[in-house]
Amino acid sequence: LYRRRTRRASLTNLPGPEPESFLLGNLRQFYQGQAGEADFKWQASFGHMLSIRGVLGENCLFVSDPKALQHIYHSGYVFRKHVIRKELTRLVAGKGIIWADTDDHKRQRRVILPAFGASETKALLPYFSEFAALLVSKWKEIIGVGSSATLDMPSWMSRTTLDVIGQAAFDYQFHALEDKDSLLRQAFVKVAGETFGRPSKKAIFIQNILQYAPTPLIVYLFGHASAFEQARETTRLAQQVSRDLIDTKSEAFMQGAGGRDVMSLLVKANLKEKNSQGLTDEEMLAAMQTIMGAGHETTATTLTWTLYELAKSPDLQAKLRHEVKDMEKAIGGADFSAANFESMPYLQAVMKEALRMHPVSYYGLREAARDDVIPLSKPIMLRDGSVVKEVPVAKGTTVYISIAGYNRNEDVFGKDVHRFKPERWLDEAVPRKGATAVGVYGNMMTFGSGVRSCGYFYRLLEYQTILVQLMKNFEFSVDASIVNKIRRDAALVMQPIIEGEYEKGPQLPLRVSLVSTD
Ligand code: HEM
Repeated sequence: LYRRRTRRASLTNLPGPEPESFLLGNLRQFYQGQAGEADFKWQASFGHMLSIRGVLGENCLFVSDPKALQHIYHSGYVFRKHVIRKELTRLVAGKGIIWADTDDHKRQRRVILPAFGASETKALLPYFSEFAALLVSKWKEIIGVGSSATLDMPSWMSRTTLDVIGQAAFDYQFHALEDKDSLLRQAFVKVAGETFGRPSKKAIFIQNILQYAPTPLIVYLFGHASAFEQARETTRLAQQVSRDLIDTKSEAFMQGAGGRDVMSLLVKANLKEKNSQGLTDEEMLAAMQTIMGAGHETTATTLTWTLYELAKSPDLQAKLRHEVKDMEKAIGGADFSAANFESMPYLQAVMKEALRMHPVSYYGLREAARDDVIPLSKPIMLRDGSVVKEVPVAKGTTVYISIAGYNRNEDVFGKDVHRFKPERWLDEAVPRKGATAVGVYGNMMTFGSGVRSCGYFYRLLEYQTILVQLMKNFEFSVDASIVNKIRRDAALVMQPIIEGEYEKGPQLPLRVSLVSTD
């Protein structure tokens, strides 16, 4: 412990906030505040490369500098997943692609990612449209003619995207929109908040001090601690559904048959690989669990935040609806294609702005697998007054990646970064020419970067299909009293909650009315 702590001494000279205590350093501010809250404050005071304190005075890097991020994410596995983050992901997604590192990770990615390619995803568009249309008809039933209703967005969006992922990935009907709400969806809804949201000081200390323990002990403790019971229950339910699916479809799977669904493509890809290069049964189960979990709450939450921003800005909403209506006329009322979406600049700008402002996965946690030197976009002044253009890090250094913070870096995204302003993507030519290439989409970090980045094409097409259907049919508004109470809950993923109603889980009620037909 002493050796690990002193090896990180090079960071003490970096600018950064004073620790609140020796035991917790700055971690209470980071883990107990809203998502991005500490990041924005620290960046305003200390810039984009700083040092914060972890437990027992540990020096950690806190990064939102573009060049530093590019280096970290494009150095293969030099900045590997931090042991604590890795073992937490094992709890909710098994020993799958999100957990694996180096060669195991490469192998799993080679089998899984092709199933989410552009042409594979385009074949799934009819499913996206089908469930978007079902959502519209459900809301029309509730609203009735000429009136409006207050609807809770996280619940509706997550039921829609769960139905989509069921059909698109597994050729399986969850019937979540049909009110046959499953135990599995309820578990998915609860898992982030109950497992990771609002940790007590004691929980922050224990989770972080465990990095010094041997991995088998961490695995044992995470596997038995009562705080993680909801995560274990979600895993049990997801694995049960996955096993049932494998049983009922195994015949077709074994013959490499099946439909256009992601799982069939994945099984076919797996059969093609030589034995040692394919997925084991355990990894296949983990892949299903990952796709089920990562595959619906993320997109649902992004849609929720988008609708919230549009509800707060009726003029932006009207502009988007205008573009949607024009396109609808231009294609004679046919279903929108991927090419139609791509030729709608305001839709693209709204989508990018929502992804920039509200990255569901708002931070990453990595550790240096060896000593390294991280380059910076701009020189920084150290506490002793010297100026440096790079920062040496020792093996074992904990690195906080501020995704929320990088997405609001003015050098990359222009002025007013804390404002929802889709126009920046149109008029201000953001991201700036010559900006360091960091993220895979719009140069944002929302989908990560490098060897672990998210295959985003599927997410964007599903998102656009649902958003366009909703804009065509409904107008959204939000009560001022709600706006004041909405919080971006920091629960490993960023969820909307209402202040004072934390125990109810994610909520964001919007007033929904039918679009006038004039
Ligand atoms: C708006 C929606 C989404 C966002 C913002 C998002 C964000 C991310 C981010 C930031 C990462 C990188 C994590 C890291 O660096 O360790 C990631 C990885 C991943 N995402 Fe997504 N995601 C979204 C939707 C989805 C969907 C719909 C699926 C599946 C259907 C999915 C599957 C995955 C997988 C499998 C990985 C792991 C890749 C790897 O480790 O190689 N994501 N996602």
